[in-house]
Amino acid sequence: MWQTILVGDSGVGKTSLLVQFDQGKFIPGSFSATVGIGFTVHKSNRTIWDTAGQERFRSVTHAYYRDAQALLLLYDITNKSSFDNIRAWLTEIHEYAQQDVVIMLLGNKADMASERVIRRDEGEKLAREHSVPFMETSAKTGVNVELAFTAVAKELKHRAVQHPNEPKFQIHEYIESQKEKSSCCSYF
Ligand SMILES: Nc1nc2c(ncn2[C@@H]2O[C@H](COP(=O)(O)OP(=O)(O)OP(=O)(O)O)[C@@H](O)[C@H]2O)c(=O)[nH]1
Repeated sequence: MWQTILVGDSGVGKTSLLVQFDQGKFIPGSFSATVGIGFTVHKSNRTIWDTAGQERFRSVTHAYYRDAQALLLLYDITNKSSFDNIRAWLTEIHEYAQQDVVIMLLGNKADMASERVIRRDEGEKLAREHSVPFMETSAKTGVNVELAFTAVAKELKHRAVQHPNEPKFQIHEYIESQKEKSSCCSYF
């Protein structure tokens, strides 16, 4: 059983992303901050946990880091401080999570083009600095949501069944080939 958790500042869209992935819908204006550990989704051999972004619940969420094989780390492209805090989140992840945890950086709310304050290349640069895959998502329109979860699942699966002579699964290449190109230009 794989465990994936969603982390990032309060309000970046973790709950919304998980609802979109699980139910294929977006409930607008329904912001109620998650308390501790939020709802969980069980899909085939995976459990995905939503966590609270608020500082006061940090000790609760740390306890879940240890058991997670994958972490989706979100910021909000319309909120600079959520982006600036990514470095602190990564420090925390390296402190509490397993050493070989799969981390994916997501710039969420990509549909909010007119309110964007973080360019896509800034997200890409930060991801490169930390050697983690990156994509922009929208929990509202669903852009790249399925892909974010699928790419992580594939990486975990390949790690588990990797044969010595097989070429290694390249998560970056997979993402690049699968990214929703049709929506790229209006959003990104
Ligand atoms: N336009 C737009 N709004 C979004 C998107 N994702 C989330 N929102 C909105 O942003 C607000 C916060 O979303 P949540 O999913 O509750 O955020 P969270 O990260 O789970 O917050 P905490 O539970 O406090 O950690 C809500 O009003 C959502 O409707 C998105 O992709 N696009």
